[in-house]
Amino acid sequence: MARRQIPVVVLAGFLGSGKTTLLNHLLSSSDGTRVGAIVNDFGRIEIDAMALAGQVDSMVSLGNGCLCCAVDTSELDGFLERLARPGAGIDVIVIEASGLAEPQELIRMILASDNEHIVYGGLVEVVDAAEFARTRTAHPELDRHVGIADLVVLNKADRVDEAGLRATLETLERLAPRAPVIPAAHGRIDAGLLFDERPRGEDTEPVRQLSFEDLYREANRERAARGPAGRDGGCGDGCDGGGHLHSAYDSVEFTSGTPLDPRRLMAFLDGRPDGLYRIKGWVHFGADGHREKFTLHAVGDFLRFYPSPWARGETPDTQLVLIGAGIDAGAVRKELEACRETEPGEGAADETGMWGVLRYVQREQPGAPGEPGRPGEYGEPGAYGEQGAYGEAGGPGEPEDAEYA
Ligand SMILES: Nc1nc2c(ncn2[C@@H]2O[C@H](COP(=O)(O)OP(=O)(O)OP(=O)(O)O)[C@@H](O)[C@H]2O)c(=O)[nH]1
Repeated sequence: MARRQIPVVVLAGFLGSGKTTLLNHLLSSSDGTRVGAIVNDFGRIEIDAMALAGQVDSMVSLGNGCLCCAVDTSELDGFLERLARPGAGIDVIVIEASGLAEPQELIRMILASDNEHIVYGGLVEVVDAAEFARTRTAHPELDRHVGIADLVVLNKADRVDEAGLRATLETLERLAPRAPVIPAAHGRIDAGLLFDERPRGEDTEPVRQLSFEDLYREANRERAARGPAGRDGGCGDGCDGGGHLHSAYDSVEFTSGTPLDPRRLMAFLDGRPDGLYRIKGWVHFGADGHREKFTLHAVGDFLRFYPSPWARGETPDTQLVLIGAGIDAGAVRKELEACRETEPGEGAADETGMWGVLRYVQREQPGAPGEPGRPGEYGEPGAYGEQGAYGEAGGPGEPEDAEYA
């Protein structure tokens, strides 16, 4: 009997929209389905891959740069081959694209694969309900990404009011008239939407899958629209990423074995430049009583620390990836270097320095490994201590309704 082909689902969405959170939720709620993941981190430090480690049945990680610009597609082919080999027993492969990838290029690469054990399984586009209007203005190409999706997840529904949610929902339905648009919080969608039957809209028309012809026509249309002076964003033939989202972005990686001074780090975070849209990784503070691993996420104005114990054998350190447009990478790195404790035990002597950090602490990171999914809930999860959320980060400056530990 012929072997069933393994669907390869592309999980895309702008920086910080919640792709890893959604993937983690799927992994913890897809009983019995064996998921293979290909994770494409933008920075050299593979934060996403580490966030998924231990959850997934099989994972390969493609760090440092967008997969969509791989000139040599054989690397992806090699990974697909590995995950799709009969012995691996994988039912579905999910490629988590970097937050700056061109999903269309990834789809093209999957369709071009001559691996007979796999089949393109559709594009899931994750949209950040709180940031979409702003990012769409800065990056109109996001409309096109939504337009080619088979399923749109309107994530972070808990971060906007009902009217805001409805307005974004209507925009997305207009941009993707034939794809279901599902509001969600913390990526909690039904795994069956991706892994089993394909989702269908109100009508009986099957969900559209892009064919090679569609992609070819679309690429030609875009090329024509750009005109002779426009840069060709197509990949695979010596592409330099021109015209792609990520061509406008820089990433900075920062690691430190020396603990960071909480006051200096908060001064940096509170004053972070507007273009610095995404920060992820973890921080080691030397302050007494706060020596845990502080996982850090910033997405636009949003800022959170999620403390957890260091894993057995893990050496406490700081590893951060910072991604932004129009940022001075050298200056950002210098500012971070200045956040290192200069004297041993400095933080321990001044525990009050942690107060600034604690304003942004949330005890549990929903969707993180070990955190069970709770489908259908939009509410803000339990926060630091007993008292609910520690205030939404209002970006640089003081967060609204800040509370102190
Ligand atoms: N309030 C809220 N926060 C969310 C939700 N989904 C994700 N987050 C938080 O948003 C931040 C970014 O989530 P990730 O899942 O890492 O986003 P991502 O798309 O994988 O990020 P990149 O890979 O950098 O593009 C984390 O702090 C998440 O905990 C949600 O629905 N509501």
